[in-house]
Amino acid sequence: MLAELYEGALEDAARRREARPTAEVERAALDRARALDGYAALARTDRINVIAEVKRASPSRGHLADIADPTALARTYASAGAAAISVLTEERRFKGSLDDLAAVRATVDVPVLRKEFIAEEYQLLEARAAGADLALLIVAGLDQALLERLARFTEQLGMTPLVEAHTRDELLRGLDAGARVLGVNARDLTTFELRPEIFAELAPLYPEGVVRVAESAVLEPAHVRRYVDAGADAVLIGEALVTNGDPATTLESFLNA
Ligand SMILES: O=P(O)(O)OC[C@@H](O)[C@@H](O)c1c[nH]c2ccccc12
Repeated sequence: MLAELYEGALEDAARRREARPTAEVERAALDRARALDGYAALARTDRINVIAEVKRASPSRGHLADIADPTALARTYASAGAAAISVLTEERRFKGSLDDLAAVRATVDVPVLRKEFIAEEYQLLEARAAGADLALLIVAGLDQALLERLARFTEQLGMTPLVEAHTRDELLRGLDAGARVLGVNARDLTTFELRPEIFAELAPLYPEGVVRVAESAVLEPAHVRRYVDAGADAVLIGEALVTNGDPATTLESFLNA
């Protein structure tokens, strides 16, 4: 499944590149105001740093929410106290878009993450051109040389890579690639299985100074508490925020966990 997601994302990127060649996107990326500091936002120790996600659907859960106006949702997240906002831009299975990201960026003043299956520089240029401050790099989808190259390029563009691991080996590879913000995703993207305990298992491997992000599997405040007690600096939450009726109330309950 992961390979299929990357293939689709790269096909879609190739299609966009036909319309908007690399040089043009690069110019747009360099013309952007400097990216916001995603590391600083997620390293804060005076609160629970929630990365709130704009998520319409997923391959494992199917349709989640319509979200006609991602900017309204993003504004709600930001005013409820989200540290950052994640925007799915994958079109096929997650029903997102780069337009969603650009619109969110224009609406809020917290850092914005491009949530995508990124495997080439063009996608990072697009991310910055749309205003992303952080970009997701999934260790399981990239060989080490490519992971390192993309992490470096992300930083060169002024963005912060959020490097995602599912296993001990992947976490160590992420650290080797120089990740300063490193996530452990409780959902294994190859099997879609949820393993909420994996963050606590891997948290002791983080060196000082690397931001610990716990991703997925938060359905109630107790799950946020469990991640924070296990050492999470930040928690990435999608489904629960878009399916529980009022996102502001739900997010506030997580921030007060
Ligand atoms: O909806 P959840 O279980 O709260 O999960 C959010 C986020 O962690 C999840 O969307 C995610 C984490 N890593 C990913 C990589 C690609 C797509 C999606 C993801």
